[in-house]
Amino acid sequence: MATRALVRRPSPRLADGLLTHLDRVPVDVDLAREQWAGYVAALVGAGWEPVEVPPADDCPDAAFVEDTVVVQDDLAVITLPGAPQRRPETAGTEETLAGLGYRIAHIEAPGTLDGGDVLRSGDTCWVGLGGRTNRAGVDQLAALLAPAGLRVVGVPVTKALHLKSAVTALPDGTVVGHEPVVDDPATWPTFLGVPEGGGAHVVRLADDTVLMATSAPRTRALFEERGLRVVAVDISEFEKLEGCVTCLSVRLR
Ligand SMILES: NC(=O)NCCC[C@H](N)C(=O)O
Repeated sequence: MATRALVRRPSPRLADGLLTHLDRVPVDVDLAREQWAGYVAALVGAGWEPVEVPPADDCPDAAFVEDTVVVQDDLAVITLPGAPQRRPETAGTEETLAGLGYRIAHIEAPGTLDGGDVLRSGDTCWVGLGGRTNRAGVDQLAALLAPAGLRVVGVPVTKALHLKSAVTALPDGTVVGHEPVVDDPATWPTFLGVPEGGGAHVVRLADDTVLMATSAPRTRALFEERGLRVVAVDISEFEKLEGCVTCLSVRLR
């Protein structure tokens, strides 16, 4: 079976999305729709099968579907997003994954957690402790993922929205990040600094292939020098809302 991934089309209210570190600038929703279609096409081009979560047009940040769930094998941990305004987004994700036969668990108050704070590589799951995810949320996730043999480690995130706004992992496990927004690069056994903020986010399409944004050409060259094939997509309208390539999809089995 092809690799499946959850995606969710952008709300017409995308321009009203939450902002923490960026100033609000005009967003072209029509361009955002085209860019989202290009992103989905890149997943399809890699042999992935997109699974659309029903749109939530009244939720400005609905396209950032990664934040609503953490999927591990046949378990879907529905999150309790740290921003109350985003909590209505999780219902559609839960409905979709329950319909696909996933076991459903929930992060529950007082725990909060955004999927964008969860970085897995090997048997370790690093979870950002910052504006959206708290210690109770990390502890609940640790208990839920322990049966899968995953070690969950909380790491402070003070300079970026989510842990995966600051760092993600290459297929070989190397953690990449733009050091000005990484709290402690020594957290990871192998860390590679990249020259652009947009270069810190990769979606692993295959063992030798990553998807990244066109906003980080120098980082793309760095990855290609390391022997990686790079598929680059323009997600400028989503970057204006502090989004990145990892938050627009959730990889399933
Ligand atoms: N996983 C992610 O990086 N999600 C991006 C969420 C951006 C959205 N405007 C928010 O602030 O929640």
